[in-house]
Amino acid sequence: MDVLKELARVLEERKSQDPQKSYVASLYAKGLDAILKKIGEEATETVMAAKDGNSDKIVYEVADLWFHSLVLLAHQGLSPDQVLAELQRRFGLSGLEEKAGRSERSG
Ligand SMILES: N=c1c2ncn([C@@H]3O[C@H](COP(=O)(O)OP(=O)(O)OP(=O)(O)O)[C@@H](O)[C@H]3O)c2ncn1[C@@H]1O[C@H](COP(=O)(O)O)[C@@H](O)[C@H]1O
Repeated sequence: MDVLKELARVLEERKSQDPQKSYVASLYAKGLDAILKKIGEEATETVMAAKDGNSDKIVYEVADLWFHSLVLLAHQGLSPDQVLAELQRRFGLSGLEEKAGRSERSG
């Protein structure tokens, strides 16, 4: 998806930015533990939003969670394309299983 690619490009650029001027650069400067702490917080906030049944808040918190996960990927030298490829691979596999199930049932 284009927004993931664009965001990944910006996150890469922020590696050479002043931490005083960029939230992402400030997270990189604080290091891995700070990024992981944000992911933990956003995951907890997502759970709370879902338990409250608040749809708008769920979307908002999942966006925060995805965003901080993208920061983690960039920090680790990984790209969202690699995650999308993994999901695609699983989708392909489950597609094959579904097809196999269908042909067994019809055969
Ligand atoms: N998508 C986001 C984005 N989503 C969430 N956030 C920040 O993530 C933080 C979320 O943390 P919390 O909800 O805990 O809020 P908080 O209490 O203010 O955060 P803390 O002070 O506790 O860290 C907030 O500071 C938000 O501003 C984001 N910051 C940046 N982006 C994107 O990243 C790009 C680069 O950002 P900069 O590095 O700031 O230029 C931007 O152009 C945006 O597209």
